Amino acid sequence: MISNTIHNDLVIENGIAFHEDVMLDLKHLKKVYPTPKGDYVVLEDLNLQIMKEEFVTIIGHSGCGKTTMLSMIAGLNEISGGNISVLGRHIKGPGPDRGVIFQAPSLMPWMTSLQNVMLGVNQVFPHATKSQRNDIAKYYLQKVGLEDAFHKKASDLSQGMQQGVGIARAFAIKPKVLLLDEPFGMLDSLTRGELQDILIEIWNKEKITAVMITHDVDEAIFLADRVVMMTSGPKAKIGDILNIDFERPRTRKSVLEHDDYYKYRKHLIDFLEH
Ligand SMILES: Nc1ncnc2c1ncn2[C@@H]1O[C@H](COP(=O)(O)OP(=O)(O)OP(=O)(O)O)[C@@H](O)[C@H]1O
Repeated sequence: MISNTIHNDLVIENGIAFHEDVMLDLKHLKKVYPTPKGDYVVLEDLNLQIMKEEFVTIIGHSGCGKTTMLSMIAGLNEISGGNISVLGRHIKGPGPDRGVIFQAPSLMPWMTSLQNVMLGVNQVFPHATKSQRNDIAKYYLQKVGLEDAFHKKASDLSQGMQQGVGIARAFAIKPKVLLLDEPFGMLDSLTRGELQDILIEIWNKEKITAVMITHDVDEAIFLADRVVMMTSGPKAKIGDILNIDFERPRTRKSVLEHDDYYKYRKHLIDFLEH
């Protein structure tokens, strides 16, 4: 049976119907930055659909426009052409349906971990009681292994712990889409691995959609259902998409030992080298 909801969310374009399984839809997206030498067209005619509960990683050469695309999805960067919709609705700016995790966690350094997470929770759940909001913030801090650091000032935490607070803060506002811009780029490989595992565990439990930029091909494969490859700018667009068919839950060992691993890796590296 087709429910009314599906009917309402049905979009017909060029005779093709898209329904509510599509979480994010980027259509003919364009971004132009004005520069002293004239307009610089970073993205042009970029089209991408991301499904509900999908984990998509984005790779591409430095400067091709990955952050530009992500910040436009976040509603933090104006769209020059085309449109972006979340569950069929065009975005008009930032909103609690999209959580963002940046490379640097940008916490309030004088506030504790708990206070930092509470900042977002208070905004998104103003009608919950103080104790309910506290519980939400503590739950996610605990999920990232920071149960002993609720009352530690952000400036006293290691980089990995600070990024953990950033992850807790993003999940605590219960977004539909999580946008991650190289969140582990500044971390050592051990901490990086730990936070990747935590991220996947919470993502899997919360059933949200994740879009993550990374420069690390192995990270891109390990985390993703699909790896999206962007062409080099100017006028960057989606160059190729690789489906990663490994079962979940995944372990690094099982991924590395899988027959397809080197095939996937080669595909991505070939794309980046040409
Ligand atoms: N506000 C701006 N004004 C003018 N040009 C900009 C602006 N922001 C970014 N750019 C340029 O747009 C291009 C894309 O930048 P962007 O940061 O989106 O790329 P990226 O793929 O995320 O790069 P990296 O992988 O190095 O983080 C670059 O050439 C950059 O210099």
